[in-house]
Amino acid sequence: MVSTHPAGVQLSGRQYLPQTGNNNINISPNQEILPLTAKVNNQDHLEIGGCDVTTLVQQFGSPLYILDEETLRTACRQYRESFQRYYKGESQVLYASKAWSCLAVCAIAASEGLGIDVASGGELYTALNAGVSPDKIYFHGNNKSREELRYAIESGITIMADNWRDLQQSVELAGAQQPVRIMLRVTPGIDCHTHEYIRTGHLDNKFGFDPGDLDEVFAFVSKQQALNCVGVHAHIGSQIFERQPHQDLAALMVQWLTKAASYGLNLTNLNVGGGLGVKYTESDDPPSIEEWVKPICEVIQQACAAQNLPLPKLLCEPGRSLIATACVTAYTIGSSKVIPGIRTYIAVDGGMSDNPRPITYQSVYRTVVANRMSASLTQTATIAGKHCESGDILIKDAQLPKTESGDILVVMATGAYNYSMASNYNRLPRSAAVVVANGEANLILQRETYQDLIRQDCLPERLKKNEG
Ligand SMILES: Cc1ncc(COP(=O)(O)O)c(C=O)c1O
Ligand SMILES: N[C@@H](CCCC[NH3+])C(=O)O
Repeated sequence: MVSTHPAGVQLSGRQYLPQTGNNNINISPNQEILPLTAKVNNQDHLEIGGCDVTTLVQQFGSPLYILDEETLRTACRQYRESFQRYYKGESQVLYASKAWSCLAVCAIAASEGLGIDVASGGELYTALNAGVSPDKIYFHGNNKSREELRYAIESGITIMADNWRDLQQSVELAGAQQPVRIMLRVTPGIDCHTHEYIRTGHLDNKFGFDPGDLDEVFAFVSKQQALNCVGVHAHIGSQIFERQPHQDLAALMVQWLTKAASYGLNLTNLNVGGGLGVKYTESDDPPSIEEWVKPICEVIQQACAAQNLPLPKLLCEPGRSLIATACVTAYTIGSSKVIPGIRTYIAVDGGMSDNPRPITYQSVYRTVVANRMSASLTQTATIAGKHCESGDILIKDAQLPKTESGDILVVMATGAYNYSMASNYNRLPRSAAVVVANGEANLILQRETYQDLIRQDCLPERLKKNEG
C-alpha cells in the first residue's frame, strides 16, 4: 500500500503519514515533521531517501540516526536562493554546526555553498577536516581559550569577538603580516518567545557586547592595526516562530553600521544570526525559509537606503532549520510496563543520551512505528529510554498502534541538537548515523564500541591490584 495523503496530515486514528507524489522541492523543510523523501513502501514500512527504515536498522544497528541528504540540501538551497532573490547585495549563509557537527554534514553544507559557524576548537577542526574553506568559517564563543583563538587565527578564519578579552587576545595573537579578521557580536536587547535556555537576544545574557558598549568598542577597534573589523553580528535565540524580532534586529543592526562609520570604521558585513524554528508537532507553525529571509532583506534594504549606506554583505547562520527535520532516529522497542489506570511505558534502546532535548527543554516529539505504518492508533503510551533516570522520557503520552518488542519506533525531527548534545551516560556507546539518498545508505558516524568507551580511561598502576 502506498500512502497518498498530503504532507503534514495526521488522519484521525492513523499514524503520521508522509506525503508522496507532490513536488517536494517547493516545501520548506522546516515546515514538515518528516524528511521530504519519506514514503510508505509496499511492505507498509517507512522509507526515507529510498531506503526502508527497518532494513537500515537490520544493517546498521539500533538506535540509528537517519539523515536524508535531499532534505538537508533542499533547506540549504532555499536559504541561498531566497537571499539571491530578495537581497540586492552580496549574501552568505552559514551553517551553525553546533546543531550537528560531523565531517559529512559540514561537507554537504559546504558543497551547497554554505559557510560554517563553529563554536569551539573541536567544531573548527571538524569543519577544516571536512574541507571547508577557512574564509567561510566563523568562530563564535563567549569564552574562547587562548589556544582556540591561536588555532583560529592561524587557520585564517574570522573571529566573532564576543567580549573585550577576545579583542585583547586577538591583538596579542595577531601575526606581524596580517591583521586578524573579526566581527563584533552584540546583544541587541531584543526578546522573543522561546524556551528561556535558548534565548540569547535579551540583555541579561552571557553572550556578546552590550549595545551601550558600542562607542567604546568601535573607538578601540578603529585604532587597532592588528584587527580588521569587517562587521557586526547578533543572534536572538532559537526555535523562533515570530518574524518581527528578526526584522527589528535587522533595522537595529543597520544603525550600528552607521555608528561604526562615525568612528571611521567601514563595516561591510552584517550577520543576523539564526533562530528560525521548525515543526516538531502538528501545532507548530513556523514561517518557511523564504518567508523568514524576505522581510529581513527588505528591512535592511530600506534601512540602508534611509541612512544612505551601501548594502552590507548579509550573512545568517541557521542551524536547526537546516537539519532538524532532515533526520529521524530509529529505535527498537524492548520492554514495556503497564501500570493499570495510570500509564503504559514502552522502553526503547536509547533515550536521553542520544536525545537530551526532552529532559533538558521539555521538548515534544512525534513518533511512528516504522514497520506498520498504516496500522490504526490504539494505545496511548509513554516512550521511555533505557537510562537509570525516571526523567528519561522521550515522548509522554504518545499515540501508537499496537506494538510489540522488536518493533521499530521512529522519533521524527531529530537532526538538530541531538547527536551534537549526545552523551555516554550509563556508558551507552553513541549511536551510529547514516546518510540516505536515492536508495543508498552510507555510514557517516560509526557506532561507538565498548572499547571506545574506555579508550581515554587510565588505570594508574597502584589501582590495578584491586582485590580487598
Ligand atoms: C551564535 C549562534 N548562531 C546560530 C545559532 C543557530 O541557531 P538555530 O539553530 O536556532 O538556527 C545559535 C544557536 O542558537 C547561536 O548561538
Ligand atoms: N541546544 C538547543 C539550542 C541551542 C542553540 C545554540 N545557541 C536546543 O536543543 O534547542
